[in-house]
Amino acid sequence: MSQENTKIAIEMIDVERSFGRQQVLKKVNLVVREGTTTVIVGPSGQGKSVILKHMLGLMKPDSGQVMVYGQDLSRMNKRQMKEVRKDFGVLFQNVALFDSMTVFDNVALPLRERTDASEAEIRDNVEEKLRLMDLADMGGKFPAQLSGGMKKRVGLARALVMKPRIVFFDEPTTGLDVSKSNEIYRLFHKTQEKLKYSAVIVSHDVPKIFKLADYVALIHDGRILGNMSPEQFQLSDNPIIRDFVEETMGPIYSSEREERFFYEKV
Ligand SMILES: Nc1ncnc2c1ncn2[C@@H]1O[C@H](COP(=O)(O)OP(=O)(O)OP(=O)(O)O)[C@@H](O)[C@H]1O
Repeated sequence: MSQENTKIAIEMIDVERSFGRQQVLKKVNLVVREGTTTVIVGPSGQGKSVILKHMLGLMKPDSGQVMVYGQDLSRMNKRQMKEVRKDFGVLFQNVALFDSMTVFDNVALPLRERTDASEAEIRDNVEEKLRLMDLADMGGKFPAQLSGGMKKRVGLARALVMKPRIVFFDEPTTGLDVSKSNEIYRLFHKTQEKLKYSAVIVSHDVPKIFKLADYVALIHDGRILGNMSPEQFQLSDNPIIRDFVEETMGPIYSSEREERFFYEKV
Protein backbone atom coordinates (compact mmCIF):
# COMPACT_ATOMS: atom_id res chain seq x y z
CA MET A 1 0.00 0.00 0.00
CA SER A 2 2.70 2.51 -0.92
CA GLN A 3 0.99 5.84 -1.32
CA GLU A 4 2.84 9.11 -0.94
CA ASN A 5 -0.39 10.96 -0.18
CA THR A 6 -1.43 8.87 2.84
CA LYS A 7 -1.62 10.55 6.25
CA ILE A 8 1.47 10.68 8.42
CA ALA A 9 1.28 8.47 11.51
CA ILE A 10 4.69 9.32 13.00
CA GLU A 11 7.27 11.91 12.12
CA MET A 12 10.68 12.27 13.74
CA ILE A 13 12.12 15.70 13.06
CA ASP A 14 15.81 16.44 13.66
CA VAL A 15 15.91 14.10 16.63
CA GLU A 16 19.18 14.02 18.54
CA ARG A 17 19.97 11.74 21.45
CA SER A 18 23.19 11.00 23.31
CA PHE A 19 24.08 8.61 26.10
CA GLY A 20 26.94 10.20 27.97
CA ARG A 21 29.44 11.19 25.32
CA GLN A 22 28.07 8.79 22.71
CA GLN A 23 25.72 10.53 20.28
CA VAL A 24 23.51 7.74 18.96
CA LEU A 25 20.95 9.81 17.03
CA LYS A 26 22.25 12.78 15.04
CA LYS A 27 19.33 14.59 13.41
CA VAL A 28 17.10 11.64 12.67
CA ASN A 29 14.33 12.50 10.22
CA LEU A 30 11.85 9.75 9.54
CA VAL A 31 8.24 9.64 8.39
CA VAL A 32 5.91 6.67 8.93
CA ARG A 33 2.88 6.86 6.67
CA GLU A 34 -0.49 5.64 7.90
CA GLY A 35 -1.44 2.09 6.96
CA THR A 36 2.01 1.27 5.63
CA THR A 37 4.90 -0.85 6.86
CA THR A 38 8.18 0.89 7.52
CA VAL A 39 11.17 -1.35 8.12
CA ILE A 40 14.24 0.04 9.87
CA VAL A 41 17.45 -1.81 9.09
CA GLY A 42 21.11 -1.29 9.89
CA PRO A 43 24.05 -2.87 11.64
CA SER A 44 23.97 -3.71 15.36
CA GLY A 45 24.30 -0.90 17.84
CA GLN A 46 23.36 1.88 15.40
CA GLY A 47 20.27 3.00 17.29
CA LYS A 48 17.31 1.14 15.79
CA SER A 49 15.84 0.22 19.17
CA VAL A 50 16.55 3.73 20.43
CA ILE A 51 14.46 5.08 17.54
CA LEU A 52 11.57 2.76 18.45
CA LYS A 53 11.76 3.84 22.08
CA HIS A 54 11.50 7.48 21.00
CA MET A 55 8.45 6.68 18.87
CA LEU A 56 6.85 4.93 21.84
CA GLY A 57 7.59 7.87 24.12
CA LEU A 58 9.80 5.67 26.33
CA MET A 59 12.81 7.91 25.61
CA LYS A 60 12.87 11.66 25.09
CA PRO A 61 15.05 13.38 22.52
CA ASP A 62 17.76 15.82 23.62
CA SER A 63 16.48 17.98 20.80
CA GLY A 64 14.07 17.63 17.91
CA GLN A 65 10.50 16.34 17.89
CA VAL A 66 8.62 13.08 17.69
CA MET A 67 5.15 13.73 16.30
CA VAL A 68 2.40 11.11 16.52
CA TYR A 69 -0.62 12.05 14.41
CA GLY A 70 0.61 15.64 14.52
CA GLN A 71 1.09 15.81 18.30
CA ASP A 72 4.52 16.29 19.84
CA LEU A 73 5.15 13.44 22.32
CA SER A 74 7.59 15.46 24.40
CA ARG A 75 4.95 18.11 25.12
CA MET A 76 2.46 15.60 26.46
CA ASN A 77 1.65 15.07 30.10
CA LYS A 78 1.22 11.55 31.52
CA ARG A 79 -2.52 11.43 30.83
CA GLN A 80 -2.11 12.50 27.19
CA MET A 81 0.71 10.00 26.73
CA LYS A 82 -1.50 7.24 28.14
CA GLU A 83 -4.21 8.15 25.61
CA VAL A 84 -1.76 8.05 22.70
CA ARG A 85 -0.34 4.71 23.85
CA LYS A 86 -3.82 3.18 23.63
CA ASP A 87 -3.29 3.36 19.87
CA PHE A 88 0.02 1.50 20.07
CA GLY A 89 0.67 -2.23 19.91
CA VAL A 90 4.09 -3.63 20.68
CA LEU A 91 5.80 -6.92 19.91
CA PHE A 92 9.38 -7.00 21.15
CA GLN A 93 11.90 -9.82 20.80
CA ASN A 94 11.31 -11.20 24.27
CA VAL A 95 7.58 -11.54 24.15
CA ALA A 96 7.32 -11.23 27.95
CA LEU A 97 4.20 -13.25 28.60
CA PHE A 98 3.15 -13.76 32.21
CA ASP A 99 3.94 -17.39 33.03
CA SER A 100 1.34 -17.63 35.74
CA MET A 101 -1.48 -16.56 33.40
CA THR A 102 -3.19 -18.55 30.67
CA VAL A 103 -2.85 -17.55 27.03
CA PHE A 104 -6.37 -16.10 27.18
CA ASP A 105 -5.57 -13.98 30.25
CA ASN A 106 -2.28 -12.79 28.76
CA VAL A 107 -4.07 -11.54 25.66
CA ALA A 108 -6.93 -10.08 27.71
CA LEU A 109 -4.60 -8.20 30.06
CA PRO A 110 -4.43 -4.85 28.17
CA LEU A 111 -8.22 -4.81 27.88
CA ARG A 112 -8.67 -5.49 31.59
CA GLU A 113 -6.06 -2.95 32.61
CA ARG A 114 -6.83 -0.14 30.19
CA THR A 115 -10.50 -0.36 29.19
CA ASP A 116 -13.92 -0.72 30.78
CA ALA A 117 -14.87 -3.56 28.44
CA SER A 118 -17.24 -6.17 29.89
CA GLU A 119 -16.06 -9.78 30.28
CA ALA A 120 -18.33 -10.77 27.36
CA GLU A 121 -16.74 -8.11 25.12
CA ILE A 122 -13.29 -9.19 26.26
CA ARG A 123 -14.06 -12.82 25.46
CA ASP A 124 -15.28 -11.98 21.94
CA ASN A 125 -12.27 -9.79 21.22
CA VAL A 126 -9.65 -12.19 22.64
CA GLU A 127 -11.19 -15.22 20.92
CA GLU A 128 -11.24 -13.34 17.61
CA LYS A 129 -7.52 -12.49 17.95
CA LEU A 130 -6.63 -16.06 18.96
CA ARG A 131 -8.51 -17.38 15.91
CA LEU A 132 -6.63 -14.90 13.69
CA MET A 133 -3.36 -16.27 15.09
CA ASP A 134 -4.42 -19.90 14.55
CA LEU A 135 -4.51 -20.31 18.33
CA ALA A 136 -8.24 -20.90 18.73
CA ASP A 137 -7.85 -23.90 21.07
CA MET A 138 -4.91 -22.56 23.05
CA GLY A 139 -6.63 -20.06 25.35
CA GLY A 140 -6.44 -22.37 28.38
CA LYS A 141 -2.75 -23.22 28.02
CA PHE A 142 0.08 -21.63 29.96
CA PRO A 143 3.13 -20.07 28.22
CA ALA A 144 5.43 -22.89 29.41
CA GLN A 145 3.32 -25.31 27.37
CA LEU A 146 3.89 -23.39 24.12
CA SER A 147 6.62 -23.45 21.47
CA GLY A 148 8.65 -20.29 20.72
CA GLY A 149 6.59 -19.63 17.58
CA MET A 150 3.32 -19.99 19.48
CA LYS A 151 4.53 -17.58 22.16
CA LYS A 152 5.26 -14.99 19.47
CA ARG A 153 1.78 -15.51 18.07
CA VAL A 154 0.29 -14.96 21.53
CA GLY A 155 2.43 -11.81 21.73
CA LEU A 156 1.06 -10.67 18.39
CA ALA A 157 -2.52 -11.38 19.52
CA ARG A 158 -1.88 -9.30 22.65
CA ALA A 159 -0.30 -6.50 20.60
CA LEU A 160 -3.44 -6.34 18.45
CA VAL A 161 -6.16 -6.76 21.06
CA MET A 162 -6.60 -3.02 21.66
CA LYS A 163 -7.10 -2.45 17.91
CA PRO A 164 -3.96 -0.32 17.65
CA ARG A 165 -3.40 2.19 14.88
CA ILE A 166 0.35 1.65 14.99
CA VAL A 167 2.18 -1.58 15.83
CA PHE A 168 5.89 -1.66 16.68
CA PHE A 169 7.93 -4.79 16.13
CA ASP A 170 11.49 -5.09 17.43
CA GLU A 171 13.10 -8.15 15.86
CA PRO A 172 9.81 -10.08 15.84
CA THR A 173 11.30 -13.35 14.58
CA THR A 174 14.43 -13.55 16.75
CA GLY A 175 15.02 -17.12 17.92
CA LEU A 176 12.67 -18.71 15.38
CA ASP A 177 13.65 -21.06 12.59
CA VAL A 178 12.87 -20.20 8.98
CA SER A 179 9.45 -21.83 8.83
CA LYS A 180 8.31 -20.29 12.14
CA SER A 181 9.57 -16.89 10.99
CA ASN A 182 7.60 -17.27 7.78
CA GLU A 183 4.54 -18.10 9.85
CA ILE A 184 4.92 -14.86 11.83
CA TYR A 185 5.37 -12.87 8.62
CA ARG A 186 2.29 -14.51 7.09
CA LEU A 187 0.20 -13.69 10.17
CA PHE A 188 1.58 -10.16 10.22
CA HIS A 189 0.49 -9.71 6.63
CA LYS A 190 -2.93 -11.25 7.23
CA THR A 191 -3.65 -9.14 10.32
CA GLN A 192 -2.43 -5.94 8.73
CA GLU A 193 -4.73 -6.52 5.76
CA LYS A 194 -7.63 -7.07 8.12
CA LEU A 195 -6.93 -4.51 10.84
CA LYS A 196 -5.20 -1.85 8.68
CA TYR A 197 -2.63 -0.76 11.22
CA SER A 198 0.58 1.10 10.46
CA ALA A 199 3.66 -0.95 11.27
CA VAL A 200 7.22 -0.08 12.22
CA ILE A 201 9.53 -3.08 12.14
CA VAL A 202 13.14 -3.21 13.28
CA SER A 203 14.75 -6.23 11.72
CA HIS A 204 18.00 -7.89 10.73
CA ASP A 205 16.12 -10.33 8.54
CA VAL A 206 17.29 -8.85 5.25
CA PRO A 207 16.27 -9.48 2.49
CA LYS A 208 13.22 -11.40 3.68
CA ILE A 209 11.78 -8.49 5.61
CA PHE A 210 11.78 -6.40 2.41
CA LYS A 211 8.91 -8.52 1.18
CA LEU A 212 6.70 -7.02 3.86
CA ALA A 213 8.02 -3.47 3.63
CA ASP A 214 6.39 -0.52 1.91
CA TYR A 215 9.35 1.59 2.98
CA VAL A 216 12.89 0.66 4.00
CA ALA A 217 14.95 3.05 6.13
CA LEU A 218 18.63 2.49 6.89
CA ILE A 219 20.21 3.93 10.01
CA HIS A 220 23.81 4.91 9.46
CA ASP A 221 25.98 7.05 11.70
CA GLY A 222 22.99 8.43 13.60
CA ARG A 223 21.00 9.41 10.52
CA ILE A 224 18.31 7.84 8.37
CA LEU A 225 19.00 7.07 4.74
CA GLY A 226 16.46 5.79 2.26
CA ASN A 227 12.94 5.45 3.65
CA MET A 228 11.94 4.42 0.17
CA SER A 229 10.29 1.39 -1.41
CA PRO A 230 12.32 -1.84 -1.22
CA GLU A 231 12.71 -1.70 -4.99
CA GLN A 232 14.11 1.84 -4.89
CA PHE A 233 16.26 0.95 -1.89
CA GLN A 234 17.83 -2.01 -3.67
CA LEU A 235 18.57 0.11 -6.73
CA SER A 236 19.71 3.22 -4.84
CA ASP A 237 22.76 5.11 -6.05
CA ASN A 238 23.63 6.17 -2.51
CA PRO A 239 26.99 4.44 -1.85
CA ILE A 240 26.16 3.65 1.79
CA ILE A 241 22.82 2.06 0.88
CA ARG A 242 24.51 0.24 -1.98
CA ASP A 243 27.15 -1.18 0.38
CA PHE A 244 24.47 -2.29 2.83
CA VAL A 245 22.46 -3.96 0.06
CA GLU A 246 25.50 -5.75 -1.29
CA GLU A 247 26.66 -6.89 2.14
CA THR A 248 23.29 -8.23 3.18
CA MET A 249 21.84 -9.40 -0.11
CA GLY A 250 24.55 -9.91 -2.68
CA PRO A 251 23.63 -9.15 -6.28
CA ILE A 252 19.94 -8.49 -6.89
CA TYR A 253 17.95 -10.33 -9.51
CA SER A 254 14.55 -9.20 -10.66
CA SER A 255 12.93 -12.51 -9.69
CA GLU A 256 13.84 -11.81 -6.04
CA ARG A 257 11.88 -8.61 -6.16
CA GLU A 258 8.88 -10.46 -7.50
CA GLU A 259 9.03 -12.78 -4.48
CA ARG A 260 7.71 -9.89 -2.42
CA PHE A 261 4.26 -10.69 -3.71
CA PHE A 262 4.44 -14.20 -2.27
CA TYR A 263 3.12 -12.93 1.05
CA GLU A 264 0.26 -11.14 -0.60
CA LYS A 265 -1.00 -14.41 -2.05
CA VAL A 266 -0.93 -16.59 1.09
N1 LIG B 1 19.64 3.33 28.00
C1 LIG B 1 20.83 3.40 27.41
N2 LIG B 1 21.91 3.86 28.09
C2 LIG B 1 23.11 3.96 27.50
N3 LIG B 1 23.35 3.61 26.22
C3 LIG B 1 22.33 3.13 25.51
C4 LIG B 1 21.02 3.01 26.06
N4 LIG B 1 20.20 2.52 25.11
C5 LIG B 1 20.98 2.35 24.02
N5 LIG B 1 22.24 2.71 24.25
C6 LIG B 1 23.35 2.66 23.28
O1 LIG B 1 22.87 3.18 22.05
C7 LIG B 1 23.44 2.46 20.96
C8 LIG B 1 22.34 1.97 20.06
O2 LIG B 1 21.58 0.96 20.71
P1 LIG B 1 20.37 0.21 20.04
O3 LIG B 1 19.92 -0.85 21.00
O4 LIG B 1 19.33 1.18 19.61
O5 LIG B 1 21.04 -0.45 18.77
P2 LIG B 1 20.36 -1.35 17.64
O6 LIG B 1 20.65 -0.71 16.34
O7 LIG B 1 18.92 -1.60 17.99
O8 LIG B 1 21.22 -2.69 17.80
P3 LIG B 1 20.82 -4.22 17.60
O9 LIG B 1 20.59 -4.40 16.15
O10 LIG B 1 22.04 -4.96 18.07
O11 LIG B 1 19.61 -4.50 18.46
C9 LIG B 1 24.29 1.34 21.58
O12 LIG B 1 25.63 1.75 21.57
C10 LIG B 1 23.76 1.24 22.98
O13 LIG B 1 24.76 0.80 23.87
